Amino acid sequence: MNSKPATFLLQHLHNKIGDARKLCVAFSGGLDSSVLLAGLAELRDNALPDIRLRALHIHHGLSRFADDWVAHCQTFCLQRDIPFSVIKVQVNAQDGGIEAAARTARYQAFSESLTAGEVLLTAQHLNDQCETFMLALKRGSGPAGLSAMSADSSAQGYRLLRPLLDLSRNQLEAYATQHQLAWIEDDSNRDSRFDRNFLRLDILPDLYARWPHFAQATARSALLCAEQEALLDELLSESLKTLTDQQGSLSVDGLRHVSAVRRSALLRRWLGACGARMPSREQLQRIWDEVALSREDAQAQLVLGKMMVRRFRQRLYVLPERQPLKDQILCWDPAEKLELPDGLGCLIADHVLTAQTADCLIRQPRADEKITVRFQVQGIIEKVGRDRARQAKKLWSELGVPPWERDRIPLIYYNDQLMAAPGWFTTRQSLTENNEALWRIVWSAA
Ligand SMILES: Nc1ncnc2c1ncn2[C@@H]1O[C@H](COP(=O)(O)OP(=O)(O)OP(=O)(O)O)[C@@H](O)[C@H]1O
Repeated sequence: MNSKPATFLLQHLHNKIGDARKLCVAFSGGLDSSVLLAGLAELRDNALPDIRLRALHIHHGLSRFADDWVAHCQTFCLQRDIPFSVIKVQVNAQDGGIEAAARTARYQAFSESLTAGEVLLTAQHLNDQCETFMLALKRGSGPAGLSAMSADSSAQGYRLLRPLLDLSRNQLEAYATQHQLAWIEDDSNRDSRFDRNFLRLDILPDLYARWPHFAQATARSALLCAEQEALLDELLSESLKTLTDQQGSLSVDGLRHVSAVRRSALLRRWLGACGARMPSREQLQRIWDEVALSREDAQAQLVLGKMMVRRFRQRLYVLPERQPLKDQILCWDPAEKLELPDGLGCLIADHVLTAQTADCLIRQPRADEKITVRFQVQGIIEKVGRDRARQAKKLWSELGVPPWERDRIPLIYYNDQLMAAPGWFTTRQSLTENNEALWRIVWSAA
């Protein structure tokens, strides 16, 4: 092999990373990420000394060889003076299959490990892109799914580059051979029960043999789909902004008077922006028919992965799916601060209480009991009447609390009156002074 592939690869990497300089390579130890990492180290050593390069390996704990892979990756990095770290993750295989669960755990670990301004680089190549496209085709995806992988994207607060996306596996192999790279062959890659492996091992070789440019052709189709999607994003962004409020809910009325195709495109973009999984065509129709257009008093909802779509007062909401808590009493040791759930803030006692008062928090205070409590969160403390159920209903309605939130917001008894814990809604009256009282915190039963 001559020196062409190496020079070509370095030039290619140089172009693809642009002005990114803090680089974290997702390093599995396989051929692709080994070429990426070795190529970037070469670039750093010969052309771009200001590159700050590191490698991150995720230990999924799924293969009996996992520890050997870590050792291999460590040596690989040591030889090239690349800082190396490993993160062990728990893979929950019930979460949509082992492949998907490993991927979720991996990307979670990446996002937690990246530092400010650091760019993540993964090593997918042209043949991976072709497989991703074919898998989307098999699922019956629309243009968004058929766009396959993007070479440069941003999600969850970091930038992800895939600099090898338009190079073939053969080109990477040529570099690896020339540089005598050693890499890991994951035994699970030979298992055709996995859809991607089935395509890679049993189907695509015939297509590549018949049509040598098949991978490039599918990658071009993917790019064209991505361009169409980007154009639609641009054209719909103004409307979407108008229909969405500060809490991120979407106006049902605003969607009634637009064409069905426009409505679907708007709904998809809104769901995407809320971090929900992309719905199928049928699910999207159900969101409109069964949730958006449901009777005013109906409590319709549609579950999408770990999220659900609900309607309240002519607006659609995307919410994390969660278990309602009924009539739960939060126990508070006033020597500690009490973290209210769902990010509502915390309660802090001004001074440490005696044991006698500390354990009496789930009943009304005796007349002679006095403690000082400082309420640390900004928000409303709304006073209502004495009958708890009626009060709660009135309170929720006045505050515009959707039904699904009602059993989530702590109610607080203060001076024998019921209040909603602050934080969830906008401030009407914030309690900033110290109050003498004993606090009892309960979850209301909706
Ligand atoms: N164990 C790992 N540790 C660090 N990075 C990894 C690991 N496994 C995979 N990667 C990174 O992810 C890239 C894609 O890997 P692979 O094709 O196996 O995953 P996938 O799930 O099929 O793809 P994707 O992550 O794009 O969904 C690799 O090139 C590598 O950069």
